[in-house]
Amino acid sequence: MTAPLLSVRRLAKSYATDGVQTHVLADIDLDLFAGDFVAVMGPSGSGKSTLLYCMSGMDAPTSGEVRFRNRDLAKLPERDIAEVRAQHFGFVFQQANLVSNLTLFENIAVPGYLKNGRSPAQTQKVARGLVERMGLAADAHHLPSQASGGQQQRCAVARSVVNEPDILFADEPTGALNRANTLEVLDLIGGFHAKGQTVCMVTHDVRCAVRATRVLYLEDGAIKGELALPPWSEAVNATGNASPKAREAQVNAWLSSLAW
Ligand SMILES: Nc1ncnc2c1ncn2[C@@H]1O[C@H](COP(=O)(O)OP(=O)(O)OP(=O)(O)O)[C@@H](O)[C@H]1O
Repeated sequence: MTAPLLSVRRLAKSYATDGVQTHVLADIDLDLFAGDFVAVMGPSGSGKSTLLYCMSGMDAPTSGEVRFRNRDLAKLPERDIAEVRAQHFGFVFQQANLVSNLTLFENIAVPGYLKNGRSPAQTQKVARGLVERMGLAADAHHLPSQASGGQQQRCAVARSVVNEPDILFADEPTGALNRANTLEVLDLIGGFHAKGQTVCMVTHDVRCAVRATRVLYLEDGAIKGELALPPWSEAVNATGNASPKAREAQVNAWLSSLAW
């Protein structure tokens, strides 16, 4: 059997605020395999973002293991975790958080210079390719303040993959976008997945979750269910009842069965 890219075992996370202990995640077991597109759903406050942050080494679990390529992130010194994040993980958040005094092109290219084993010229080539793919070619010389919200988020998606990460972590990547921009960003992330990118995305939106191949339902800090879906491309191309609408209905029915 194929080894997981990332594996979570007995993960727990709690916070102490004003002397009060809040248990956010308890006893989470999860394997992420190369090529997976995992959507994490669940009510507000159920611990979705906390799980994503612990899985991606942005936050440390209180107990348990997060193994990336069989290295326990919790046991690595911060310098090595930073290296794993920079070389192997990509991140997209609800807000684009672009560097305001860099152009869109520079926002994409600059983090790319950190990639090991790649020359600046190669990085610029990758960044130019992403600019084209994101539909940003005409605006790549603009500052973020001169770009629309949708353009900024497409730039953030490009930045997240400039280092060709093993795993793309996305926390509500379309949460601040209108419908048209949401679909564009989903198509871009879905396009990367179709080419083999592993994705782990937190979302409230069923339109986003239907792009995944695995939908997890988190409640009160525990995984309450998982729905497996065939790749999105099959749902789009197939005739009969495997249409995107049918898929949304399937995910909605599954969520209803879990009292969503
Ligand atoms: N740094 C922190 N200190 C204290 N409590 C925290 C911290 N971060 C998160 N929490 C608490 O952990 C719980 C889960 O938060 P989290 O953001 O993971 O939930 P979520 O499912 O992503 O919620 P939402 O859908 O609203 O974004 C919440 O009760 C939150 O208040």
